[in-house]
This record gives sequence, C-alpha cells and structure tokens, in this order.
Amino acid sequence: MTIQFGLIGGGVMGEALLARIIAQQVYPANAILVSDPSAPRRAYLTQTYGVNVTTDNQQVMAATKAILLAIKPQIFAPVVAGLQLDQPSETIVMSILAGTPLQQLETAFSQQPVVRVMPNTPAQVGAGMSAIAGGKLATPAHLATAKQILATVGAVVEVPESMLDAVTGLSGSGPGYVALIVEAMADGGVAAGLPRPIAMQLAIQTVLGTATLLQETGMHPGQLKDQVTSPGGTTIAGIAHLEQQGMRSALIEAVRTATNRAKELGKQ
Ligand SMILES: NC(=O)C1=CN([C@@H]2O[C@H](COP(=O)(O)OP(=O)(O)OC[C@H]3O[C@@H](n4cnc5c(N)ncnc54)[C@H](O)[C@@H]3O)[C@@H](O)[C@H]2O)C=CC1
Ligand SMILES: O=C(O)[C@@H]1CCC=N1
Repeated sequence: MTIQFGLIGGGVMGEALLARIIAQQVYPANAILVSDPSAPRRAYLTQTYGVNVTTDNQQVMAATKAILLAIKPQIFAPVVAGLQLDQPSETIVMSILAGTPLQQLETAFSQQPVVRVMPNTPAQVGAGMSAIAGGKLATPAHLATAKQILATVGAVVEVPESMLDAVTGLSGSGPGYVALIVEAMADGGVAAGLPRPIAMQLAIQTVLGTATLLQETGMHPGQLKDQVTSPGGTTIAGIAHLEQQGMRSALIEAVRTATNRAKELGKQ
C-alpha cells in the first residue's frame, strides 16, 4: 500500500499521535511508516499498531500526505543532514520540536509546506492542546490537513509563529506543572492524615473537576475562587497561605522561564 503518513521518531509524542490517527481512521495503519533507530521501539510500534517500521528516515519522506517530525530538537541537524530534500513536494512536514523555529524548518525543507506544532502530553488520552503556525508554503488546505491530524489528540488553535515559544512555556510544559501541583496536594492530604491512594484520587479529581467546571461554564477563575471561599472559612485560610508563599508569581515565572528556554533551544 502507498505510504500516506510518515513519522520520524516513534517516542512518547509520536506514539500518541500515531495511536489516535489510526483509531480515528485518518490514515490506516498499513499506510503509515515510522522510522526509529531503537529496535525495541520499532518492534513495539509495529506489534501494537500494525504500522510499517524502518531505520531509514529517507524512506519516510516518500509519504504522500504528511510527515511528522517527533525527534528531540538536539538531533534535528544531523537528521536533516541525512535526508535528500532536492525535489519539490506537496507532502506537509509537521514539526513538534520544542523551540525549533519555522525559519530553521523551512531552510531544511525548502520545497514543501511546513507546519510548526506545539502539542502536549495529554495528547496520549485525547485531551491534548496543540497550537500550530504555518510556514510560507503552507496553504489553508495544508493547515486544514494539519488540524485534522492534530484534532485526533485534542484541541487545536492557530497562532502566529512568534507566539509558539510562549505556547511551549504554557501548554507544552504545563502538564509538568499541573502534575507537580497534584502530587503536592496529595502529599498535603497524606500529611493531614489521608491514606495515599485516597489523597491521590481526591487531588486528581479536584484538578480535573475544576478545569471541567471552568471550561463548561466559561466562568472566570476569580469568580470560582470567590464561590469556594466562605467568610472566615477553610479555603480563604489555604489561599492566604498560597499567596504568602508566592504561588501565583511562581507559576507566572515558570511559564516565562520555560518560554525563554524554548527561545534558547531555538538558537542552538
Ligand atoms: N514530551 C512532551 O511533553 C512534549 C514534547 N515535544 C517535542 O516532541 C519531540 C519528541 O519528544 P518525546 O516524544 O517526548 O521524545 P522521545 O525521546 O520519547 O522520542 C524521540 C524518539 O526519537 C527516536 N530517535 C532518536 N534518534 C532518531 C533518529 N536519528 N531518527 C529517527 N528517530 C530517532 C528515539 O528512539 C525516540 O523513540 C521533542 O522535539 C519535544 O520537544 C513537544 C511537546 C510536548
Ligand atoms: O520539556 C520540553 O522541552 C518539551 C517541550 C514541551 C514539553 N516538553
């Protein structure tokens, strides 16, 4: 069968996309080719999903619809150096490499449409958030195809490329911050006498429920906070402590620091 979709780098993020693209029948498994130098990874991906696998990145470039670059940013240059990119092509190159700018991607893939993407790890369960920015040769039709592919793993928003490092600092890295918050809340529950499994269940469901409430009602977070805080009650006592410890500014600075790190990665 003709290869329609190619994946270079079958790691955590590549697999998340792969699994959903197949499950939602965007491309059939036998029309997908994955390249990865790791033999255990190739064996796992072909056995689990029925996709074709190779060690040769160049073979993936023959995909007719789209190619997803899901390698670490640090190996972008050697991977590109190993490809022959002398033919014009309509195949969309989608890159999820943190901090790798469109200019660098378009220098490498100069004769085909390029779309820079920043997804996040909840993509693994279809609850991801991806932002995309198209390069010079990416038409609205190419962007629509990229959106269709990314919609399999969650919500998609189009932004100017100048915003993608900030997206990386917020939603790209954000699952790490939220995981830390969940773990710390569960630790607090244990410190207050709850068994660990119950503390963890309460922490996870509280974060999930609060996010769902905000999303479904469109309520401002400040209004929700006001709803929870009874005068002289428990929540305002907890919030006063968080404010004293600088939780808001810690999170603001976390997003800014991660954004700056994405910019640094782009200069390497
Ligand atoms: N993990 C995350 O939360 C997010 C990651 N990203 C980006 O996604 C990209 C991939 O990240 P992960 O999936 O977490 O990494 P990963 O380490 O799980 O996957 C990378 C894969 O690339 C393979 N690989 C190594 N050398 C290769 C080569 N020469 N040719 C082809 N494949 C090769 C590895 O064997 C591995 O399976 C990174 O660029 C990262 O910046 C973007 C958004 C979120
Ligand atoms: O930490 C990183 O560099 C990648 C990009 C966004 C999430 N993980």
